[in-house]
Amino acid sequence: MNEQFERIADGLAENGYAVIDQFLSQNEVDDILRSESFKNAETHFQKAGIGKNTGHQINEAIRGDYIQWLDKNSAEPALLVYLDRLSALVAFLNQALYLSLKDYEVHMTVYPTGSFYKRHLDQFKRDDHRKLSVICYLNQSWNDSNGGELRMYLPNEEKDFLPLAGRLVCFRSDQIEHEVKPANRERLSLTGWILDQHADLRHI
Ligand SMILES: O=C(O)CCC(=O)C(=O)O
Ligand SMILES: [Fe+2]
Repeated sequence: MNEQFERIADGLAENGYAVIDQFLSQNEVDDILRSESFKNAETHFQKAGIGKNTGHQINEAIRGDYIQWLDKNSAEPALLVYLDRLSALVAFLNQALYLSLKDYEVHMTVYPTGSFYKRHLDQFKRDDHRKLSVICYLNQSWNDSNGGELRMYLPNEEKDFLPLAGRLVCFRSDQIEHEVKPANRERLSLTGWILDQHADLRHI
């Protein structure tokens, strides 16, 4: 585990991003997919919006995903496994990179077939507390022909990553523009941000 955390810290320090396979094991992904929380995701999750608070709006032309925020106090065990690992990652990054990250927020995400999220930056203009974006994918037997890549716009190149089960992508929320390409099947993930403030202060 520590070796994965080290690779994340190194990637962030050197390139502003890191991609780690098997951050969640096959069994851990299976347990999450079987959880009550993920049942009927497409019908139970809410349409995701863009912007924050009063600037919040729904815009199909920009993003087409459905989300449900996770609450650490009531999350099912399968999801707590992931949240606890993120807590350990936060502690590790603070030590390794001398950061003062405080907390994280995570939502479960489903992109229905054909939906996408156009090129954007995750940090809000009026709220710069999102420091690192962390996404873990939950899609078994995904291959090139399914599409749904995360495309990162790096200074000198563009890089595409498939949303493979167990893969974690972590990048600087203030620097790396990215987009989600449409897929020909439903695309599931856990999408989160590591914050420099406590998550429970964010909506008051
Ligand atoms: O699912 C992904 O690959 C990226 C999602 C994303 O960019 C976001 O929710 O802000
Ligand atoms: Fe994003």
